Amino acid sequence: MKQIEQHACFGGRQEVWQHPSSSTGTLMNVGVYLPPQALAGEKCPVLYWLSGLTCTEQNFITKAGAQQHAAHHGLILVAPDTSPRGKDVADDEGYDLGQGAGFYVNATQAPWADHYRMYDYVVDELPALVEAHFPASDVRSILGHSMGGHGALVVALRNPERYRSVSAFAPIVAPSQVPWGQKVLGAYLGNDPQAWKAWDSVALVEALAAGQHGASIRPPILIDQGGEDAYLHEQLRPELLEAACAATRHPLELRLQPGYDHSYYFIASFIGEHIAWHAQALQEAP
Ligand SMILES: N[C@@H](CCC(=O)N[C@@H](CS)C(=O)NCC(=O)O)C(=O)O
Repeated sequence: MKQIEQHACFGGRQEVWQHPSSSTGTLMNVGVYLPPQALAGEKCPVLYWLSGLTCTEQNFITKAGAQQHAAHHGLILVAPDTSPRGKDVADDEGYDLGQGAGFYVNATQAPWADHYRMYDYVVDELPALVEAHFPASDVRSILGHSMGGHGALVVALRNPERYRSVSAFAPIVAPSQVPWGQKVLGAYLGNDPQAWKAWDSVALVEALAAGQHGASIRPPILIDQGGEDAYLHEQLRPELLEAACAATRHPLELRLQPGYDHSYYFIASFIGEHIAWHAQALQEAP
């Protein structure tokens, strides 16, 4: 692990680290915010943030204004890059495929399968690294934005025993049914839509209710969606998740926020409420 940035922030420290990843076979950057409680030697719970299309680890740490809330609640914030990167890593001209658009899946198709293993990275490698190198407990929650909202939902729904709570801003909830998802899942996983189901939150909520993962825990979901988001009706379609959760009685709070768009101004407006909501789940006795 090599530290590449360090800034005092709200009594804690915003850091950026770079490390070789065994999941992606590349160097990965990750933002880590240590609250004052962690600097004082306390083991703190960890909230993982997954960013959207075109983002690196920088967007969230510089634009969301999350650090003050993490400092208040004593949470570590971990925000990784959104894909493997490098001149030897496959890429595409489109902003919505390849570098900056890992979609938090494990790719099975050439030329992507060599490095695009962001699911393994986020679920296994990153928590192990964080819990070994920082004053972090193994109590975790996860949230994200857009493609990262999709990632957070998929990760929590597939591993309900590993995350206390999951929330999202403007998530892609049904990639199998929208253009962004169909393009990318087709490329990373091949053209059989059956293979996409394990990466689709609507399908996963239904599978969880049918007991297909052998898990009885159903992580509560909080979603904020801007009413003026340009991607709302074509790519995000939160009503599909709302219907799946209603049909299966999965706990979901979906809040439509009139006037807000898809940007980090929207995220900054509600990040404090999301962090407070996660803090409650993270600080409950197990
Ligand atoms: N049309 C946009 C799509 C990308 C986009 O809206 N990305 C969102 C996540 S899906 C984002 O967070 N962008 C970076 C930022 O606002 O800092 C582009 O070409 O850049």
